[in-house]
Amino acid sequence: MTRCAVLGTGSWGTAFALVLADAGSEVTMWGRRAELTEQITTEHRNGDYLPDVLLPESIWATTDAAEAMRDADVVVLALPSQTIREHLQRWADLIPAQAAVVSLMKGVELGTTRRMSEVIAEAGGVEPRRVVVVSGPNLAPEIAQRQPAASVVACTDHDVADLVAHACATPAFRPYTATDVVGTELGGAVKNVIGLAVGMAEGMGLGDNTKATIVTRGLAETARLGEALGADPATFAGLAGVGDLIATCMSPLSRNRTFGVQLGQGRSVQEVIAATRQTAEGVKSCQSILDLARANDVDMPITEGVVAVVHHGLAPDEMGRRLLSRARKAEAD
Ligand SMILES: NC(=O)C1=CN([C@@H]2O[C@H](COP(=O)(O)OP(=O)(O)OC[C@H]3O[C@@H](n4cnc5c(N)ncnc54)[C@H](O)[C@@H]3O)[C@@H](O)[C@H]2O)C=CC1
Ligand SMILES: O=C(CO)COP(=O)(O)O
Repeated sequence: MTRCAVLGTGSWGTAFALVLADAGSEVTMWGRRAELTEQITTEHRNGDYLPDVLLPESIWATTDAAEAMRDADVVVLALPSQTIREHLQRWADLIPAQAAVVSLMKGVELGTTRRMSEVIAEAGGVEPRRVVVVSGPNLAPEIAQRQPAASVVACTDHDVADLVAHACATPAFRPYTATDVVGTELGGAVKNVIGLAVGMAEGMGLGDNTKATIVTRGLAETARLGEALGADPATFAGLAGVGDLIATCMSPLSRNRTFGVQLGQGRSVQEVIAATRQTAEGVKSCQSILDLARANDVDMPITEGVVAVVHHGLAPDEMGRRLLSRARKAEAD
């Protein structure tokens, strides 16, 4: 039996813990708040993030990270991206030497422009061949209801990817292995930014042509960045690319899209942040993704527009005007 530690008791950490338990893995969760870890252990519920879901009884949770990670074969990180470095600096010595370390996170670090797998290797002292990325169209509430879905489990070492895929394969959740960590990770991070832009269009009352255009051109700029960073272009045609982009940009369950809808309806960023309890990674990562693009001389106009709205107060309709008034060019350029 694979022993898994899931660090983070938010929506996706909890839903993924359920998947691991359904797959027959032994699961311990770590969370910051004792009331919540106790509720998970004794009531088999996470009232804060997935209140309607009954969790498998085998899952238990603790506030003690050392206890959660003891003898783990797989350590899963499910925290907001911008917090992960500080945690890993404290946890580096607690991660078992041979464990696979899985990132569920879809963000890029502000300041360093590091992808999460890079932060894990750097701050957690984990060999890159043991760092795994799980990413795909996986809206947590649907996964927790055991609706059929699939995802990509990427690691440079195929055997390590296979170990993690085995630990999370259930009749409802189908993991596909891959070795393109860079592409898998970028697909997940950039789709949040494109989801914000699609949400803005929705909030402004715009229709499906506009949204399909943002999705398609969003995929084009994601793939351009991926190519510059050495990703396999085929990854962006897969579950971690277009698959996740579609789920996020279509679904009212997406926090990033919902955040964008509220901006499109005229609320300020501060108002939306104040009303949002859950993580909308694109709000912070749009800046780090744009920084990464600029450092690699990659044009990402939609990401640039989202940064202008979210961080510099540009009105969403002005963002639309700016995008449409750019110099004409060939679609493939
Ligand atoms: N919710 C979803 O459907 C999916 C989310 N993801 C990604 O998974 C990652 C985690 O997201 P969710 O679980 O959805 O977020 P969430 O907002 O539901 O939960 C975040 C968790 O982190 C905790 N947290 C917040 N700040 C913290 C800090 N400074 N230190 C320690 N813990 C802190 C919160 O208390 C909560 O338990 C994100 O990168 C997200 O993009 C990926 C796929 C699906
Ligand atoms: O990553 C997700 C689905 O795959 C969840 O998207 P949000 O973070 O926008 O809710």
